Amino acid sequence: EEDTSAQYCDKTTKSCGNNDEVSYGKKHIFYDVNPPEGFNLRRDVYMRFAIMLAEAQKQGKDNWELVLPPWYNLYHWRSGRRQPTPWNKYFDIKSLKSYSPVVEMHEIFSKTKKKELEIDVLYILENYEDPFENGVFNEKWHVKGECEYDGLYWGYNNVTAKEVLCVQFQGKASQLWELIALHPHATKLMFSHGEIPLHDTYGTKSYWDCRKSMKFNKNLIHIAKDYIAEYLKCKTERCATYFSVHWRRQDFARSRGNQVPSIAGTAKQIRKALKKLPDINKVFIATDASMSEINKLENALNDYGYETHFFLPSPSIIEEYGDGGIAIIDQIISSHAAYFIGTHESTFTYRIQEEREILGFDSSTTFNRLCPDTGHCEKSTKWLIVN
Ligand SMILES: C[C@@H]1O[C@H](OP(=O)(O)OP(=O)(O)OC[C@H]2O[C@@H](n3cnc4c(=O)[nH]c(N)nc43)[C@H](O)[C@@H]2O)[C@@H](O)[C@H](O)[C@@H]1O
Repeated sequence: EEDTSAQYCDKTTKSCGNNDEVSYGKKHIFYDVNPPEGFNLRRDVYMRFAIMLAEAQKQGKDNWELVLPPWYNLYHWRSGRRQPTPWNKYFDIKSLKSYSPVVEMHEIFSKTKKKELEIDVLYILENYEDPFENGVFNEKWHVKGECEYDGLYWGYNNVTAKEVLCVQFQGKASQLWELIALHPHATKLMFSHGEIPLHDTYGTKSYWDCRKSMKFNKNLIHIAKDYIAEYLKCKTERCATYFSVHWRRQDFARSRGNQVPSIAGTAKQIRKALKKLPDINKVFIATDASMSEINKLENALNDYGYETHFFLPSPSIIEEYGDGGIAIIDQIISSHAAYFIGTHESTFTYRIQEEREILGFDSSTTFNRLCPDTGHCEKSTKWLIVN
């Protein structure tokens, strides 16, 4: 007898079922990232996977979706939210979906109506001990065999894996399809250490198309724009009223002391750059510095006669968005400034530079860096937009 509530029937076995997983009909790729990696490197890892899926879709692989790995337990995020956080807290999911077939983790649970998730195959990626065997970097992979996963499944305790394989891997993200092909019947595959596969092509049109789709959550944009209008007196996309700096401290100041300037050195460099912009006297500082460092820099800049601004979140913003949201607000405010100086080799700075490329600023106002007090200072690499 036909079950009318069933969502699909099978002709051969003459059985009908409510297996939502089958009716949903998609195959899913999950990934996680090495726990100590920060937010802005993770955004880059996302792009490698999103481009991999978008390119495959163009070639007819249209039943695959990338599951957005919830944000959980990030090393640098100590205040606010502690639960696994979905991507819509920080990004505009509709915009991400316009570029690549992505879904939130909670969508998987709601669409399949399951309380538990079992991954068919989990590949734990590892680097080769010597990436340059005989002096050459070849793309390659090697399945070492079964092993144990000691990760956190993004903070969920209802996720497990049927089969866990350790795989040495070096090369581009698209090469992961070769691993996926080893298990043609698997519908849920996961890659642990998603930071190991590289971009297929860095800085190309696909890269920028994907990057442009990474729009922020609208509420965060509103908060940043209200702040810019109120304190930095600008209501346009490319502001002429203020100067911005990404002043990375914390672990950078501790372990890269010879690459980052002292507080007095930072103030001097800001003054030097501002001398060339006589119409601007407002400075916005995005930073992870401690309050005492912030006060010292503010005093030094005030002594030079500049009006100095820092975004200080209200407790309700901290509660709602946590450190990740505040970091994004700082990035948005920095992106719209007439002129920007960043921190050398910080992915936080790189993402601001990309945003400014998208906004159409002249690159001379973007690819500038704070130099160490020694004055020894390589120029910033310019990653210009490709439309
Ligand atoms: C040394 C390396 O540094 C890498 O950091 P790097 O590229 O700067 O870039 P992120 O990984 O984004 O920086 C780490 C975190 O520090 C906070 N942070 C840094 N700068 C700011 C800022 O201006 N404003 C606010 N609100 N928060 C900031 C923020 O929580 C961010 O997610 C790390 O990803 C690596 O794991 C490693 O630690």
